[in-house]
Amino acid sequence: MCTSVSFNGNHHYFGRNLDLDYTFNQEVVITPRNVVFELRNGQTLSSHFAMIGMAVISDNYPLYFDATNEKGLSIAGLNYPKNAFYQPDEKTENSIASFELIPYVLSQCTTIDEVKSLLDDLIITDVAFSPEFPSSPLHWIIADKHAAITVESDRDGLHVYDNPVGVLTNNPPFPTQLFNLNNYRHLSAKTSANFFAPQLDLDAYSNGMGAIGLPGDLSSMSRFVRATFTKEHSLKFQTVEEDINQFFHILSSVWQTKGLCDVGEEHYEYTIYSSCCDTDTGIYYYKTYNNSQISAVSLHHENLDASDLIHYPLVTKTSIHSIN
Ligand SMILES: C[C@H](CCC(=O)NCCS(=O)(=O)O)[C@H]1CC[C@H]2[C@@H]3[C@H](O)C[C@@H]4C[C@H](O)CC[C@]4(C)[C@H]3C[C@H](O)[C@]12C
Repeated sequence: MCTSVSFNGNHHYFGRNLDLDYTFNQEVVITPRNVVFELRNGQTLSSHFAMIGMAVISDNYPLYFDATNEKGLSIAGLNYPKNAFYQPDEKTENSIASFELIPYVLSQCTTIDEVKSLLDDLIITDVAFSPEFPSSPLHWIIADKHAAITVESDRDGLHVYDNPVGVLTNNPPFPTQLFNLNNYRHLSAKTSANFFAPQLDLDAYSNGMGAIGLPGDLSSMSRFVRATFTKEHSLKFQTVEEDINQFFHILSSVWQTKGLCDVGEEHYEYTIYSSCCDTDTGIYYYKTYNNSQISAVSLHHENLDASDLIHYPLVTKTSIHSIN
């Protein structure tokens, strides 16, 4: 399971929880402008926008999980099993492999409107990156500071949906996730009056009773509701530091603790990392399961005209600030 969020505060922030029962050798990877992307359709992207995000590097290629470009556009791939359907390889100008979508979009677009035009007649193919990395069933959230969209490649073709909540989890398809929010329209951050039976003396015995019924489980539909509710009620703050902290709190509302999601054979899905990219500054913040301290890598501290990938292994060791 995974959850991704786009959030506006003093700046715009984009990030995700990566929830899985195993981990890749992912790192924070910066792709400078002159790293050449040889697309599987034969096209070459040689001079493009720089990007930063979480990726596995294989054969000198950044297989991004989520990333943001120097223009503040962001994208994350989330699991979409049994529904993602990619077309067979066509090698036409408008076809790209699923693993290419993130660099393809971020290398050339600055806004959601530009992304929509780029995706207009796009075909996503099931071409594998390599035998080690076959194509995986994903859907994507793409966001700038003004809007977000969800991109789903289903059996009946490519769908680009406006995403008014700026949240994405996993199955079912996005329109159903959005529709399901109707079932929770009565939830509130305030404790409501007694509409149940005003003639009965029903006591508001606790704060927080307005959100009774907010689903607390880890299923993707429940996480979608919980992350959206949390984001929608989130306060705005004075400083960027407070925003970043708040962003991680939003993600922690759907955080997965080891042991709670048994996927069989003594494997447990858990939140491997949470990220928050400040898309205004290009600083990628993250926490890992064992290290709750926020680490940061800055896009603009690097030579963005370089032609080689820059990568920083994750800081995963628990860090404790001892006081005495
Ligand atoms: C599995 C990851 C998503 C986590 C998630 O959504 N889990 C939910 C599980 S469930 O629905 O609730 O069952 C996704 C996110 C990004 C994916 C990776 C990126 O797309 C980059 C490459 C792409 C290659 O085609 C496959 C390997 C890969 C390295 C992908 C492996 C895997 O599919 C990742 C890591």
